[in-house]
Amino acid sequence: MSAVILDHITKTYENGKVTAVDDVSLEVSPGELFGLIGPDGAGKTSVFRILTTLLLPEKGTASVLGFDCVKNYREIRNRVGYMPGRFSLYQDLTVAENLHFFATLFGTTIEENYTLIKDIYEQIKPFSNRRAGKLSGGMKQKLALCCALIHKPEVLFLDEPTTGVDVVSRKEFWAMLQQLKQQGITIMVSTPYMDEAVLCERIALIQAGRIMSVDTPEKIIDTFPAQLFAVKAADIYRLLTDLRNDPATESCYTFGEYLHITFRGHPDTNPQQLQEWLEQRGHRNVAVKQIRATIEDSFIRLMNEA
Ligand SMILES: Nc1ncnc2c1ncn2[C@@H]1O[C@H](COP(=O)(O)OP(=O)(O)OP(=O)(O)O)[C@@H](O)[C@H]1O
Repeated sequence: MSAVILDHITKTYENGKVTAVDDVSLEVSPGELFGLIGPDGAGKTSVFRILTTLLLPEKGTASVLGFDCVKNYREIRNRVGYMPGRFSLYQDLTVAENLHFFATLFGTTIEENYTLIKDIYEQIKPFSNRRAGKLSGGMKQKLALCCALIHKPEVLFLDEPTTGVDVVSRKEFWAMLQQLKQQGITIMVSTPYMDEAVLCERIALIQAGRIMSVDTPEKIIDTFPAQLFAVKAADIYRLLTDLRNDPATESCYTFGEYLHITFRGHPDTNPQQLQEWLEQRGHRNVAVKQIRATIEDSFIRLMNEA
């Protein structure tokens, strides 16, 4: 049995004017680390709120651990942990008080489930008397994770847990998720950061409420159907304009200091040819390399196709 099932779920706001989730179906296996990857406004929070029984869908059905998200909401609430995207802690309570509060809410104690949060909590324990509102972003995130885990949930929903957190804390956070996975907890996590997608076992790419692809990150990258080149030159803006205006160009977008480009109907373009062609057009300091697509390239391609 799948741990999480979304079956043709649709959710709209403002009397149907805004479609936040559009006929979404997917399943998450028990013990899986599953990522919902998409930009702001893609519908990630709405999906999480439906699964955590805080929002009713208009169409479709959803279940967690076999319990229906509408009819069996009580069973679900006791069995899942939810870390919402926005700050979920009580700012005026200390670290220890927040944790104690969430434990009490679920009729448990910190001591009872301490082994589960120990590795994470030890990192913030020196600040246990500090008010949550005075913690750094990374520390708030660790405390929020402890609070979401204190009742030993079987499924953990983490909505953009690393948004606004520094790079080091983001890395540490993903290491913590891998450890929690080892303990058998099913984890569904959302993120707008494409580089985090590869840290999940499977991902769903979501845009404008629609799922564009569900698979392992590797398989999604492997299905990128075209040769992809990274190109740069002294005048990157002119390079972008020239390439976008060329009828042979299928797609061209900036990617760090490079442009990523694919061509129509040129299955065997080689980097040398491309470099010469650009130099003939007056570009200087041209560098061209053929590259393997990233999840971000796959996302952009699927989005353009949609
Ligand atoms: N209460 C609401 N009323 C009206 N529109 C809403 C409401 N909540 C969300 N939306 C809209 O629904 C769409 C999906 O929002 P949602 O918050 O689910 O996406 P998200 O991927 O989590 O993005 P974000 O990270 O920005 O929250 C967006 O267009 C958003 O503006």
